[in-house]
Amino acid sequence: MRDSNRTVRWGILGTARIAEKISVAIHQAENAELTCVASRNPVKAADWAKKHRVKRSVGSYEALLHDPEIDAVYIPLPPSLHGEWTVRAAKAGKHVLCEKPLALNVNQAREMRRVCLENQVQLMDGVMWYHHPRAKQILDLIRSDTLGEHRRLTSAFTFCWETIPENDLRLQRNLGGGSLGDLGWYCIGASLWAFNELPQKVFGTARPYHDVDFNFSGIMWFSKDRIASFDCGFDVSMRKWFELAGTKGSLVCDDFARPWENRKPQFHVTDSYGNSTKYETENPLQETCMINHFCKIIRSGHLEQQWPDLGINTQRVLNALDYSARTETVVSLADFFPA
Ligand SMILES: NC(=O)C1=CN([C@@H]2O[C@H](COP(=O)(O)OP(=O)(O)OC[C@H]3O[C@@H](n4cnc5c(N)ncnc54)[C@H](OP(=O)(O)O)[C@@H]3O)[C@@H](O)[C@H]2O)C=CC1
Ligand SMILES: O=C1CO[C@H](CO)[C@@H](O)[C@@H]1O
Repeated sequence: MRDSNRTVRWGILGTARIAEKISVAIHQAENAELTCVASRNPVKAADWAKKHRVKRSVGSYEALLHDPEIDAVYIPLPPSLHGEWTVRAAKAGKHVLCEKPLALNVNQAREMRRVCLENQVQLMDGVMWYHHPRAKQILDLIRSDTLGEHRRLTSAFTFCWETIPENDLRLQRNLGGGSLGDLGWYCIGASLWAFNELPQKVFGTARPYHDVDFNFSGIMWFSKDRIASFDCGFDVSMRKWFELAGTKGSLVCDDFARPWENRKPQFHVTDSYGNSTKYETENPLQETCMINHFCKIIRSGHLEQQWPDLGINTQRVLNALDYSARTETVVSLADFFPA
């Protein structure tokens, strides 16, 4: 039933670290309720529910999907489980906000989209910055003529572990780990978002750690002489920026993936003569912006296909880059993953 004010009831699958931030966002969001958390361990689920003010808890993910009160689930499980639990949630009639990387491969991501559409539920990946008001401000500017013709998008998302956490999912290939999926997902997504199309070909190179990539550098060739390049990894200090350079000027956002906490979100545009303009935006929690947006979609009754489409395109480019790094070849998107 469509009702512009109705409360959207959320369930969370797994007591992941990132779920703590999302629990805060659901509590902050308009007309949203954090109804249930599920863990493989019922005691862990109950403790987590108490700590994060969740109405109830259950000792299995399946049990949460049977809860008729739940409208939407947030899936912050290891990437290897995203496909299975998205499909099961969609078949149970739940809208799905699934963490990135969306899937392990393009076919799996496409199947997730297909089942969600068939069951008329929204699918979206958990990239928060797209929903922050700054993203709209940047997009308006780059769709205007301010930067001239776009030429280069350069981005980075890195952080540095002091001690390598051997058990972290990011370092487990069987859980879908690796820096490209964990951090490169944001850089690829930003490139597709800004250029509004898929690259024609890509090249990637990685430094392996056991059987995952510890860092990754990629280059993507787009139409109209546009190139995007990025680096990501677990061995360089925190960087989360992009620059979009055009014939008339360049735009730099030095914290696109998650705003620095010690100042207002901002970005700069500099022209060829060194004149720089600083743009500042309001500062809501980007997690809350994403939850509010997702709830609005549910209340409206109109699914937004642009989100699963962006997720699948990001997955296509990611898998092509990964293949390129493994084979040391330039990979054409059309040959590798026909649309
Ligand atoms: N959008 C963003 O800003 C961020 C996104 N992420 C993404 O969120 C997801 C989770 O990351 P993170 O919070 O670091 O994950 P954690 O390792 O903290 O948590 C993952 C959870 O998954 C559940 N789980 C189920 N099966 C397994 C398994 N075989 N091994 C390990 N855990 C399992 C566990 O819950 P339980 O034991 O309760 O069942 C566990 O708590 C990833 O996809 C990651 O990329 C992460 C950080 C930020
Ligand atoms: O998605 C993510 C956002 O940022 C983190 C780093 O701070 C990542 O490790 C994480 O998986």
